[in-house]
This record gives sequence, C-alpha cells and structure tokens, in this order.
Amino acid sequence: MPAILDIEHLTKRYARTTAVQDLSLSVPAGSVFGLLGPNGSGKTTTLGIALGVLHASGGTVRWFGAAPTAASRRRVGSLLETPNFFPYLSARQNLQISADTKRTSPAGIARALELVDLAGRQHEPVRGFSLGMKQRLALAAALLGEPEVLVLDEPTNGLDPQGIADVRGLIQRLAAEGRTIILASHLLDEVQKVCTHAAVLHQGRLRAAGAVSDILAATDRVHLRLAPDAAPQQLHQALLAVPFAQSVQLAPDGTCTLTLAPGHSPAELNRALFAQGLVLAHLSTERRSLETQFLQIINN
Ligand SMILES: Nc1ncnc2c1ncn2[C@@H]1O[C@H](COP(=O)(O)OP(=O)(O)OP(=O)(O)O)[C@@H](O)[C@H]1O
Repeated sequence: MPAILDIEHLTKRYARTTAVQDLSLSVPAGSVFGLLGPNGSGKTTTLGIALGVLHASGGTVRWFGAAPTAASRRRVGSLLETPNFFPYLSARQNLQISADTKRTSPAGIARALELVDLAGRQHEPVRGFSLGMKQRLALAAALLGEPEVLVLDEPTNGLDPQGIADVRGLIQRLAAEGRTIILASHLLDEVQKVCTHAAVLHQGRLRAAGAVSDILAATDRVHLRLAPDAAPQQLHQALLAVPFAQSVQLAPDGTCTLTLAPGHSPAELNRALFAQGLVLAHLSTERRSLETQFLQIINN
C-alpha cells in the first residue's frame, strides 16, 4: 500500500519542552491509523504539524508522496477540537456556515448529514444536541469537500458510552468507504478496536509502530517446568534453541517463562521439547492484558 502521510525525523521544541523528538512514521493508504500515547506524549503536536497549523523545529512532512500544498491540504479533512457551533442555528445552517468558511460547495451538506446519521435532526437547533451529536456534526463539517483523509484528535473524548459507540461506528463506516483515517487517542482499547495500524508515542518519541494485530496482539505468557528430579538448566537451554520461543527466562524455582512468536501454540512448543527428549511436568499459559503490553512498550 502506498503511504498517504510520511513523517520523517520530526522534532518540535517549545521553550522548555521537546514535544516531539526525531519522529518518523508512515500512514498506509486505506488504514485507520492510531497515534496512541499518554497525555503529553506529543500526539496533538504531531497532528498540528502534519496539518500545517504548527511549525516543526525540524524534519519533514509529505502528504500523498509530496511536500504539502494548498491542493493536497484540501484532500485532508480534520477535527482537532470540537468547533463552537451556533447554538440557536440548526445543524444544517451550521454546516452551511462551515461550507462557506471552507469555501467548499454546499452540495455535500446533505451527504455529510446522512453519513453522520443526523439527516433526521438537521433542522433542529444545535442547542438541543447531546455532546455525541455535536461531535458527529463536527465530523460532518470535517467531511465537507469529500476529503480522502480524515485527521481526528481524540474523537471520543468526553462522550458517554453511547456517544463513543456512535463515533467509533461512524469512523469504521467512513473507513469502509475507502478513506484513510488518522486518529490520536490515549485510549488503548479504542485504538485496538478501531485502528488497523498504530504508532505508540511516549515523551515525544516513537516506541512502536505497525499493524495493530502485531504491536497490540494479546500474546500469552507460557510457564513450563520439568519434573523435580530433572535439571532446569536443560529446559532453559532447550527453549533457547526453539526459534518461536521468545523472551525465555528461568526462575529460581526452575520454572521457565516465555512468550510465543505469533502463530505458534503451546502444543507446538510441547512437541518441540518432547522431540528433544524433555517431558514437561507443568505447562500453563497466562493471558497478559493489553495494558501490561502497552506499559511494556512505553517503558522499553
Ligand atoms: N504551546 C505549547 N507551549 C509549550 N509546551 C507545549 C505547547 N503545546 C504542547 N506543549 C507540550 O508539549 C508536550 C506534548 O503535548 P501534546 O499536546 O502534543 O501531547 P498529547 O499527546 O496530544 O497530549 P494530550 O492527550 O494531553 O493532548 C507536552 O509536554 C505539552 O505540555
């Protein structure tokens, strides 16, 4: 897949803070790309620079394979913070104003309202809208001009569970229509549920990047022990020679702990050890939470 956005060696310094440091990442076309990181990790700064509303201290941003231009920016819709709609005007009238401000044709208003599921409420004043409806209206505003790419900063922040589900469902529908979506989030489960790809930021630095199924896969830890009369070192040595056994550790009580490379099962591991003449007295697996893995990524 070609890249929609390429960021290379991006750095942003404020007076005392380095918000982003030597960040390089690539957003594949058609992906839902999550920029995941705790508060203050540099997500908003990165998006602001990519969108041209902030200046970088160093590094480059390329959209659609080239330096950004006014024309390429029109292909990117964004929602960095929920706009202040006019409360006494209807949803439709507010979108009319957004279309005028963006100098896009008002012809897309009806379609945008359909997409965000507000067509039935379009003539109601926005003051009666829930936060979730206002966020969907903000997404409709970002969709004016039919952008190929949507950039969203914490799109579900402050919403109740129904509002969160609505916005996530909407993001998935928009992606299914072929748009590339880049979203910043501090919510691990959001990125895992909604995104196909992700980059993990911590203190302005990239800690991991790739397909969500690779970097945030729910990997299990496997614990193994031989019979009490066997030498635990033997098991440890044998495991080091198994190509799909990773992070092998030997505990003082003789238990070996490891993770399996993707696509490999504990049964396969048992067979590999048996083939080496080792009979296990104990084999158990322990599911590691996503939170544990996330903390491991940002602490590494
Ligand atoms: N205008 C500014 N002046 C000085 N420091 C800033 C400014 N904007 C951001 N920062 C600092 O840069 C760092 C990264 O901030 P940024 O808002 O990009 O992070 P974030 O990951 O989006 O966090 P959050 O989820 O809290 O918005 C933080 O330490 C923040 O305090």
